[in-house]
Amino acid sequence: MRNPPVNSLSLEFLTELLISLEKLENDKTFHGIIITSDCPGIFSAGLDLTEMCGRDPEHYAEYWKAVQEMWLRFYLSNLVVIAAINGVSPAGGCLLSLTCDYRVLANNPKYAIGLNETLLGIVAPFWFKDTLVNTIGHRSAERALQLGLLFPPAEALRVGVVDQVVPEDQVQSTARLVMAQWLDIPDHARQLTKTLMRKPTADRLLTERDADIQNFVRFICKDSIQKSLHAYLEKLKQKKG
Ligand SMILES: CC/C=C\C/C=C\C/C=C\C/C=C/C(=O)SCCNC(=O)CCNC(=O)[C@H](O)C(C)(C)COP(=O)(O)OP(=O)(O)OC[C@H]1O[C@@H](n2cnc3c(N)ncnc32)[C@H](O)[C@@H]1OP(=O)(O)O
Repeated sequence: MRNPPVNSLSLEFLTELLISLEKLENDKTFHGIIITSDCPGIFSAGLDLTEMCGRDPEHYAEYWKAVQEMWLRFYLSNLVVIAAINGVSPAGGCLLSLTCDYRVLANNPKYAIGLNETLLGIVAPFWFKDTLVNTIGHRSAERALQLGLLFPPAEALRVGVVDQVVPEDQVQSTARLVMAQWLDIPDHARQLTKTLMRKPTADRLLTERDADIQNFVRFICKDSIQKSLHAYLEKLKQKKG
């Protein structure tokens, strides 16, 4: 991913990601992809706050549809998808990595990962929650979501948010080794098993997709939510000054 400075998942970047995924899926010489970051120290800052702040309802609806699409397409991809997480990964950045089949995280205490939405005064939607529950179990997910926990590497490994923590200079090579292991499995059996495991979760969003967009638009348009997001963005900007 190369969307400096922080790989935020803007509408434009999400569209590019989806086009790239589609191209790779349509090229039958590709069997797997490794998602990693070109922004030093940052895997992805998550959803782009500027897409959710100070815009009109039509824009929010279009943006949310793209976020849903990203989740659905990566979560259900027939390719082996591995995240080589070489930086901090809050909220939507964590969600993107949770759509992958395997997560390798660099062992740097700054590289925290988690669904921290509550800290911003927003609520992780049910399909964010379902993805986390499927990964770390109900009790750990409940605690992590309510407290908006961002796990440093050792904790992330202990709770199961990531599958492996390795020295920073070994993230890419480890992801490639893991890819080789996953590609050794007969593709059709692996793909069908992935579908078996993930389809019920994806189906829930597919059947409630429009209602979920409406909920998001209603929620994000609230004055109180706009105020918190605006204040949060300002705080990020002032950090420098
Ligand atoms: C009932 C429920 C119904 C419906 C559901 C409703 C709502 C749920 C909606 C959404 C779920 C939300 C998911 C998300 O992903 S929200 C985003 C969460 N992300 C974060 O909290 C991370 C914020 N960023 C940071 O903490 C730091 O930037 C970071 C640690 C990533 C990097 O720090 P660094 O010091 O290296 O850079 P900065 O100086 O902080 O940032 C540079 C630059 O980038 C801008 N920035 C940062 N993050 C974002 C972002 N997520 N979106 C947009 N822009 C971002 C930052 O403001 C700086 O800008 P500038 O000053 O102009 O250079």
